[in-house]
Amino acid sequence: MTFRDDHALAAGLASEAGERLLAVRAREGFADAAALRAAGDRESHVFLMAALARLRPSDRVLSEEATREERLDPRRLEADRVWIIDPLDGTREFSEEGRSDWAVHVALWEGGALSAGAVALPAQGRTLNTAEPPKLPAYQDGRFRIAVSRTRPPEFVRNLADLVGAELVPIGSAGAKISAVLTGEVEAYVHAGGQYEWDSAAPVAVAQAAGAHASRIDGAALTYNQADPSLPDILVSLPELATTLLAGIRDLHR
Ligand SMILES: Nc1ncnc2c1ncn2[C@@H]1O[C@H](COP(=O)(O)O)[C@@H](OP(=O)(O)O)[C@H]1O
Ligand SMILES: [Mg+2]
Repeated sequence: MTFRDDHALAAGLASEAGERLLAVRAREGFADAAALRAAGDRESHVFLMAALARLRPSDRVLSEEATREERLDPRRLEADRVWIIDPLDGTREFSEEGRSDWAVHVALWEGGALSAGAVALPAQGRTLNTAEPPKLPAYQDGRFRIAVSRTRPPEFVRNLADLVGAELVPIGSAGAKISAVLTGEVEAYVHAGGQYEWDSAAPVAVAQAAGAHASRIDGAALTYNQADPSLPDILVSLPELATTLLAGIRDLHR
């Protein structure tokens, strides 16, 4: 693979890692979920690190699957270009037979902002990316679904749904949930209580390129390539719903 364009590179790498993850699933089977999760994390991480080292040797990489020392390496804080990757987001769902809500995240952070990204959804047969951002669905009055974590939904989200008249849709993987906003399966994604830069960087790059709203739940900007990669809460929605959701969240936290 040779890619001069960062958008195409992100899409190509996420898709290729996704193909490899489908092969890992086929090879390992689902009997030992922990072994399948470990094999998936490792294979995708090793592939992406080797590809980025070969194709973008001057760039830094922040990966969920790197060692703690690698993640804390201060050289990325002085770098102009940092790839922020989650080799397998929705690891739990990856190890459950029949589920397609897991993803590969590849994002590029450049000089203070996300500049390119791709989210592969291998079991859905698609890769959303900034090379050709998805066309946001038109907002239809009265249709309001909020995607939440299957296993760790924020405490306030039930009350938020009641307040704004929305239905909750549990989906695994931050990438799969943000993709669901961009493809019209839900209208918003709300999370709080813990998450890291790699969980949201790539899907947020695509969401921003598509014109969706993406922020912290208090409306502040999402910032990446920070010394501490914790980024514990996020709101992504169709732009028409952002004001309502931010006001609702504010009211519930008063
Ligand atoms: N409270 C929390 N603390 C830390 N990470 C969290 C979290 N809630 C969700 N995440 C991470 O966000 C991703 C999406 O989670 P969920 O499917 O529950 O919405 C998962 O990434 P990984 O699968 O890469 O570990 C998960 O680990
Ligand atoms: Mg993740």
